[in-house]
Amino acid sequence: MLRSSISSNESELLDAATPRHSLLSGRFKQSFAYVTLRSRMPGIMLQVIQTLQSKQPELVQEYGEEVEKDLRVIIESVERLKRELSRDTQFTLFHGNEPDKLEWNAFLSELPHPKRSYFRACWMHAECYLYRRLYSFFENSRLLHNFDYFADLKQEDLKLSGVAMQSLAVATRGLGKNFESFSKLMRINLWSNHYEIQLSAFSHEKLSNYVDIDLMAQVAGLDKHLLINESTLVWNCLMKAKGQKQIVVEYICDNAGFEFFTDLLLSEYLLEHGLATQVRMHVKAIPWYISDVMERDVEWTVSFLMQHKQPMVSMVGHKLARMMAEQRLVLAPTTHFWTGPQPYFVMVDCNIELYRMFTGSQLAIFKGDLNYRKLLGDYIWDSAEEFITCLRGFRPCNICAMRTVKCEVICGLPEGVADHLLRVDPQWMISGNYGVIQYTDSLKCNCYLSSPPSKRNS
Ligand SMILES: O=P(O)(O)OC[C@H]1O[C@](O)(CO)[C@@H](O)[C@@H]1O
Repeated sequence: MLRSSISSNESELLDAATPRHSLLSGRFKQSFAYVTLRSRMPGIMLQVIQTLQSKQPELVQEYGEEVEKDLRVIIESVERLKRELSRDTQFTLFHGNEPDKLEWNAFLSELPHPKRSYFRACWMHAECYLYRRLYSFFENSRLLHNFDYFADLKQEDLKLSGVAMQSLAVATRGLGKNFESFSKLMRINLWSNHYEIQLSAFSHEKLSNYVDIDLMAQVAGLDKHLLINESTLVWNCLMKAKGQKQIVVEYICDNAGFEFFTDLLLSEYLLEHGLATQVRMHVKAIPWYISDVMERDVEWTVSFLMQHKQPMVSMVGHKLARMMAEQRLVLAPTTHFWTGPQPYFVMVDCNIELYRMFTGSQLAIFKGDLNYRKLLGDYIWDSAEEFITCLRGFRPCNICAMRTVKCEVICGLPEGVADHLLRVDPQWMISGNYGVIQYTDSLKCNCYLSSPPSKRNS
């Protein structure tokens, strides 16, 4: 079905890898974007349908039989969306109760016509649009407008990570305020982005013997695959703020589950050692890319940790809850900016409040591959291009990006490294086996923030 429907347009897709200096797109049939749109996304939609079917009895119990009608309509809508994707139809506008529909519709309407369908659009636009459409079916239902169809997967990931959490909880107690400990924690945190949900291939048995952070960092085995490690610059940036009354770190989260646990440990470390006076976590407003953290996942995680049978894990949970009660670890106000289709360099124009919030902070840590794609605009830069250039002016504060490499977007590598990797490990850009920790200083001057937009463009 998919084959024949795509093949009607197939002649317009190119049997090529994504060329340099272009946006990622399903148009390039040898790209990971194509594979994702052709088979991974339909698989995810099928998984949503199966989740709904298997949860039906539970939902009927909770909402009564009326929910069956919602379920029928939603399942039909997901199936329709799947067909639209396979036929590479044009994106349609949002017409329901979506709180961000104006922004989305403005964005969609401004897309050039040839770039307004799934396989022709920039991959980031098409993928974000699919996740956004999925949730709109629930938002517009009668009873399921708050339903998170990915919640079980996220919770399962944490439940399965008991041994790793226990080891990490022990290994991170009593860490000193020094670069070595900070850097190890950063690397463990980066590694957790590799082993997110569905990639949890790492061996818990191995970890169970290691309650020492040095060994854990080695188990992570990332060092040999850490292509760029600018954690010294991140450390220096935090050191520079020493003595300031307020040191805010913005933490733009990625996945829930075990990855989020390591985010919390890093936040705890920053707060405990006065490297930050406040860590502000930015989470997603709607179910996103399967495993992304939402506000309710934060609440669920902290309470899960508190009730954990391993005393050390439970102690960490209580400590985090205290930090939250003291407003040292806080959630940023919900915004749909993170679940929009836009690259981050447009933040100053589309969400000035958020941009202003960042300008008052010492550091923003962007976690994960999708955040990286949005920082770089889902664009194939020269692999040796400087990080600062690729941000295209998005420097409201000092910025750190930490991700394992899961798509063809990268920058800041020494000349020749990307070519070498391609020769020795052709899958290196999508395997998640390689990682980067990159950093750049903020723009020194934010004076243009106070001038009207027309002046900014002139
Ligand atoms: O959770 P992360 O690290 O943002 O990864 C999500 C990424 O993974 C992918 O599914 C590619 O594997 C992309 O869609 C996206 O960039």
